[in-house]
Amino acid sequence: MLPFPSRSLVVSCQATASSPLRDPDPMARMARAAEEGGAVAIRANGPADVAAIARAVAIPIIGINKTGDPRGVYITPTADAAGEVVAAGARLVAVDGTTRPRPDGATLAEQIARIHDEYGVPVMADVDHHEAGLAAREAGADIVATTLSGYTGPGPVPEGPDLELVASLVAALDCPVIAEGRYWTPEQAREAVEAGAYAVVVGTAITNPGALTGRFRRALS
Ligand SMILES: CC(=O)N[C@H](C=O)[C@@H](O)[C@H](O)[C@H](O)COP(=O)(O)O
Repeated sequence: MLPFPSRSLVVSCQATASSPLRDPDPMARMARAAEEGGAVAIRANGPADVAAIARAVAIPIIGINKTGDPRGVYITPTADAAGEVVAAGARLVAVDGTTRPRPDGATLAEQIARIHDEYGVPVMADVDHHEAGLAAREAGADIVATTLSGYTGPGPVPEGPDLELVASLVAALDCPVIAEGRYWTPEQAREAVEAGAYAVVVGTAITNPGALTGRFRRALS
């Protein structure tokens, strides 16, 4: 059902508003480099980046559309936001799959149903907890991803990935589980597929040279 094989790598090509790489062309070049390196799909944010990347690569794009307040539901918070990235060339859409209230008052099930009916693409639910993963699947998600683990609580964001959440979702769900969030090393990515993840999405560790530079700098101070 997914347009890429299991045990494979998806590369997230995103840049924040303040990044020198914040432009569709650098993101498209990143995506081409990732494709050359063997990525099976690209995760990308916003219609402009998705359109540029779709022109640059042959592999499918998981589109997201970050809108609104990053402290709340902001990864593709509405069906309309999903439609914009599908129109730009995304073959799948990832949406916030947490149980937090959505900005337009829709339920996750309503959002997913509209995406299926109106745009005809599979939906990946980015969740933060085990229960949210179960609820997202119940709500119709085709894929569940661990993307938001560590980002919705009051505490600091952990350093490493949430492999326990990968394993618990794999054990409980009848759909592909994608590991995403703070995968820094190939070993961690392999652990995720060994825990049953269908694929691993890596962003910062491959496509964010500013963050990588900071990591090395901090290690030296
Ligand atoms: C929490 C949130 O907003 N995550 C975003 C989701 O698209 C991106 O900022 C991440 O870079 C992406 O999930 C990949 O993760 P990492 O960059 O850790 O490999």
